[in-house]
Amino acid sequence: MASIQAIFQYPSSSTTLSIPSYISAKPTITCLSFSSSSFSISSSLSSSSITDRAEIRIGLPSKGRMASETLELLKDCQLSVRQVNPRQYVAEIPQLSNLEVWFQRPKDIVRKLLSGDLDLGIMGLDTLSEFGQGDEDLILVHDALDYGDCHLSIAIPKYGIFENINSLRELAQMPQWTKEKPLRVATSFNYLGPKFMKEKGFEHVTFSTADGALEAAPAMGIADAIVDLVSSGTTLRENNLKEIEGGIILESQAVLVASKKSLIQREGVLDTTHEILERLEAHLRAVGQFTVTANMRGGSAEEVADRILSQPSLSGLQGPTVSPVFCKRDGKVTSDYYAIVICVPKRALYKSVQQLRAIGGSGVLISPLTYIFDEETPRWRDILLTLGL
Ligand SMILES: Nc1ncnc2c1ncn2[C@@H]1O[C@H](COP(=O)(O)OP(=O)(O)OP(=O)(O)O)[C@@H](O)[C@H]1O
Ligand SMILES: O=P(O)(O)OC[C@H]1O[C@H](OP(=O)(O)OP(=O)(O)O)[C@H](O)[C@@H]1O
Ligand SMILES: [Mg+2]
Repeated sequence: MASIQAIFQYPSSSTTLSIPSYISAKPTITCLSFSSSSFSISSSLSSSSITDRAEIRIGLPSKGRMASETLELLKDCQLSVRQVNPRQYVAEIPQLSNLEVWFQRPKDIVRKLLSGDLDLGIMGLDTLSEFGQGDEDLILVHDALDYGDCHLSIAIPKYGIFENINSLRELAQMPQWTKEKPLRVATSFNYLGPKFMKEKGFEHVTFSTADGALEAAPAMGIADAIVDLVSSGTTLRENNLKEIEGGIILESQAVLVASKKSLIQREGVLDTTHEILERLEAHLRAVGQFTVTANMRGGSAEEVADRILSQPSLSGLQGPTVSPVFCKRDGKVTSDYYAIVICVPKRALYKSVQQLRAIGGSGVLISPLTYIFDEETPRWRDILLTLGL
């Protein structure tokens, strides 16, 4: 089967750093397009004219560690993706009419947002930053979807000449790096890696590229350092590599991105994006919280509220809800008890229960929260501002 491989090459004439001038420039991604009788090469994917289609398209990771968690998150937001067959690359979200789901590799989602073939997409911030290269057409709709956590970092061997090197500054100051013998860095982050090293003042650096198992490069003698993603740190440890102070290039997690052109020009994209954002925020806000209900004896609702608010872990999202519990005594309707409802962060649950008991709470019930819809989200206001709407 034919395969197309991308090769990134730095100017071959120079061995010394050689951070190419295009690093800070706009991406120029070469695109091969085929028809039955010919193929042509267009110089850039970021032409991004709004193509003539009626459907809105969202790109989701087709495989790898982001794929299943993306589907789970959407399901938790009542936006289940209906996929007839796992090998089929197009699907739908019945809750959102006129939306097509396209399964793609994360980097291709970024490319297709830039080319106008997708309107929305989910990927890691690392992939967005590497392949989007700061393009203004890419609007970060939600920057913290709470999965896919990792960071992009420089790592060096624990042994040999690096044994006592523990910071980026020390690495940069090593006398070993010269014009003739620069620091050799292996990475698949061919944009972010060189950009970072340039910003940090490294003078003598060269980069080589590889797509996987980068951690082997130093031991094989191919590179002195690597720039790669780290989450648990196991792969680095198992390969005798270490991170160094100041060496983190980017903290990453899953994000939702939209094309600015689509938001402005394609009918329905703005509304669909707003709905997806609202559902995501409502779910993600709720994930960390429990609803706590309890009964409490008291003279009045105010007096009970006062007691609750005197406890630091019981103030809830917007203060407690306190409602009288009515009963009939001697033919008269009275309320000696009050039902209280508060939301508490999961991590503060046990402390909250203790504090409730301390002020006379009984019959404490805990239930998970599904959604918290607040007022219009700051994220949405920021997007409208960016779009000038
Ligand atoms: N330990 C990790 N290593 C790599 N990526 C991680 C890690 N933890 C979270 N991620 C996130 O997962 C994303 C996708 O990683 P994954 O390796 O599954 O796919 P890929 O790199 O696009 O595919 P492939 O490895 O086949 O080229 C990364 O861009 C990153 O945002
Ligand atoms: O800190 P850790 O939890 O050990 O994870 C980091 C490793 O995971 C990723 O590789 P991946 O599994 O995607 O394999 P690949 O190199 O073939 O992409 C990444 O490139 C690191 O090698
Ligand atoms: Mg990978």
